[in-house]
Amino acid sequence: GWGYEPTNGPDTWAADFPLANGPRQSPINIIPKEAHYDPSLKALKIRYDPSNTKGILNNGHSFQVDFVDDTDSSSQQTSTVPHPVILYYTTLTGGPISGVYRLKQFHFHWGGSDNRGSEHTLNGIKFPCELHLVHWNTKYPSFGEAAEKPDGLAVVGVFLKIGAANPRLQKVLDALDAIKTKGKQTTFANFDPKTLLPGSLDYWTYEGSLTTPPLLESVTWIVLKEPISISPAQMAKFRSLLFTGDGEAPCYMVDNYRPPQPLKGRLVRASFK
Ligand SMILES: NS(=O)(=O)c1cccc(NC(=O)NCCCCO)c1
Ligand SMILES: [Zn+2]
Repeated sequence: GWGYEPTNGPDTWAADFPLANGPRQSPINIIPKEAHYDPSLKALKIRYDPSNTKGILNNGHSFQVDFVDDTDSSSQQTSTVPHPVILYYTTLTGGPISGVYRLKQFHFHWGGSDNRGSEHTLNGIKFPCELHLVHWNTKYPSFGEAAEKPDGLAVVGVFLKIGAANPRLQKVLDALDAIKTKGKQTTFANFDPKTLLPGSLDYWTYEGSLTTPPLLESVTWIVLKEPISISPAQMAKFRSLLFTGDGEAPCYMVDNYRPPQPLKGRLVRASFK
């Protein structure tokens, strides 16, 4: 299957996923001076409370923290005791999107060393890591359906830069020991992903795609201008995960990022001057 090694990495994906050379691929290099300030862009409204974290999973490409995003009773009702399903979803509204988008999961992309790892770049600069908060448009019945629609998904991207240890990441980092290999998952409760966001919600936005196969062109990207911090020791923890499963020759989970793709005439708008 696809991955990030020389034999199955981003340069090989077009063979199985022809969208790889499509008109609205992600990530891109963001050149702030070439972005257009759009005063009609609204402020992002991110409402994560009380967050229904479901679990944390090593999916063999990254690790992701999953949220309850569906209403079907089987996933919420305990098998024996039915109870009223009162669910608050974690939602994204405002910004460049219309309607309500529901958080499904967040995950990261990172490098084997601090000079690379992010998917989006700023004036050609790579950050060591990038966080993606993945939301789907609730006008569609599910994430899978939404992922096939041009306005189906909205992903908030946050750059991470090397600095002081980020206490907000600690709970995520402490769970990584339990999901070292591909396919491992563990419970992860009551995590408010809003705590991972920087002080400013200023952003750039453009129409793009998933950055991994199937590379579907269904993402409104919202990339925050302000990075959050991560320390070298915390970065080392990310790099201790494995792409490989139990019993396979171990391969460290590093450099799980796709490089920037051609803009092909797209406009990048800024929510700030
Ligand atoms: N990296 S990203 O564009 O934010 C993104 C967001 C949501 C889904 C995906 N990619 C996928 O779900 N790919 C399907 C298989 C991935 C392994 O579980 C990528
Ligand atoms: Zn991603």
